[in-house]
Amino acid sequence: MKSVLRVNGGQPLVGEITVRGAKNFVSKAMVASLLGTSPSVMRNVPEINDVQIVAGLLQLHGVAVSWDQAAGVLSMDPTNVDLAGAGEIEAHAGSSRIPILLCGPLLHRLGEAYIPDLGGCRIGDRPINYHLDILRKFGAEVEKYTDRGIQLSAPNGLVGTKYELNYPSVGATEQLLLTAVLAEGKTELRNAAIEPEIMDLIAVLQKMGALISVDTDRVIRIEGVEQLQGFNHTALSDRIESASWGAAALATGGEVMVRGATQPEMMTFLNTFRKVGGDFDITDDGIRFVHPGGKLRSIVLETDVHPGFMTDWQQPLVVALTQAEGLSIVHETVYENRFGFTSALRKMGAHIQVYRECLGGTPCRFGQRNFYHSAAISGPTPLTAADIAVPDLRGGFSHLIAALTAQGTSNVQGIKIINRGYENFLGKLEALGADVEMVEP
Ligand SMILES: CC(=O)N[C@H]1[C@@H](OP(=O)(O)OP(=O)(O)OC[C@H]2O[C@@H](n3ccc(=O)[nH]c3=O)[C@H](O)[C@@H]2O)O[C@H](CO)[C@@H](O)[C@@H]1O
Ligand SMILES: C=C(OP(=O)(O)O)C(=O)O
Repeated sequence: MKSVLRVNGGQPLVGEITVRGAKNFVSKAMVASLLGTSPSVMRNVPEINDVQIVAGLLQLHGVAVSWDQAAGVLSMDPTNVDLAGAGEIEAHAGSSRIPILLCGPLLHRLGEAYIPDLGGCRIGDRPINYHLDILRKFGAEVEKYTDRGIQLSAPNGLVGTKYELNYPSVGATEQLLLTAVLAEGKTELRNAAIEPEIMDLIAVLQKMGALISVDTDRVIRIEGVEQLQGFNHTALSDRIESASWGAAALATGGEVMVRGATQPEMMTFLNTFRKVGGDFDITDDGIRFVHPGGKLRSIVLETDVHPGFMTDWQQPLVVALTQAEGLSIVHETVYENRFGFTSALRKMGAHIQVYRECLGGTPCRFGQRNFYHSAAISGPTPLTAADIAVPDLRGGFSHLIAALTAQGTSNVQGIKIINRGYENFLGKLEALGADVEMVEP
């Protein structure tokens, strides 16, 4: 089987591609469809594996799903929601992080829930203590917790609560929203995450009939309602995929028009892109990312929750920073272990050193805990081709960018992982003039 991507690098990426709905929104809105008493329709849905995985999970629970992949239209009818068999659930163990978000909706609909053990990128420990804490505060009980799955029940229903997150976790905020909207009474969340994908999920829930207010200082208030209907919604664009193509344009010295990319959700990325020396042009159709020629500049960067520089942009941008003049510092404050991908870049000639200290200014949660969560990148360094293996979704895309930047022929293994979040990335690479080919291992 042809499972290795052969990349003949050293050519700038030039051309146009289209980005559709956000992986980190579409999958959550699919879960929200479980809360409705009537069918939901979502548009601008990308053809990525995570959507396939969540569609499979919904179908296991009796949701009738139909997906016109070319049109990007996904219809979900939750009229006959039912419990799935344990064996079928466990077969999904390790597939994605979304199953934990099924808990609230399934507990509302069925009084019990069984979800598979979670997957997702291994970029840190990724505990689910906030999720379980929140569910318990609503009145749920954890019946069984094994390495195959988690079983919960809500014998007395779910009742609104007050909760304050220690850290503004995206998933935990979504957990609370998806549980509170149908819980009895009011819920208040403090220190909530306010990522654009969460705002779009709130928009979906409002369309369904929920009462949610987003107040200042990361406070979200929800008044539970008795019933929700289906929704009709067009997903917001994938700002991580757009930024990844922008970083690829910069690293390879090219010019990529990303149709569908939107400015408001990308302002922080665009500021950084400009500081590094990249140029961009924003139109009604998308954003054109340009390497304007000349030298790129080194920067000091910290990842953070929204509206900060998002952690998922970090890995692709680091490849571009290997081509910048001087010493760049990147402090990863969201995940404790998100620099594993840099070992392949070092193999290709990049000068990257990782540190346990909080470089760059703000002390973070990981400073005293021995995690290599800061990186110093000195450049510019020409990259040379190598045989590399994809470690995770964004790290994998970064490896691709590095292989495209490098002189010579690289062989990239494990590229299937990239399909989890990048729609038709091989087709897009070819459209941008990349010399790539799937070959036997
Ligand atoms: C499917 C999806 O949307 N994934 C995104 C989501 O992941 P996800 O929702 O998993 O990320 P979180 O925002 O929850 O994680 C942020 C931090 O909180 C910690 N934490 C989280 C939950 C918990 O119960 N306990 C705990 O300690 C995590 O270990 C991490 O250090 O937001 C991340 C931050 O923008 C993105 O990188 C991921 O792409
Ligand atoms: C970390 C990511 O995703 P997930 O939470 O699905 O692992 C990502 O999209 O970069």
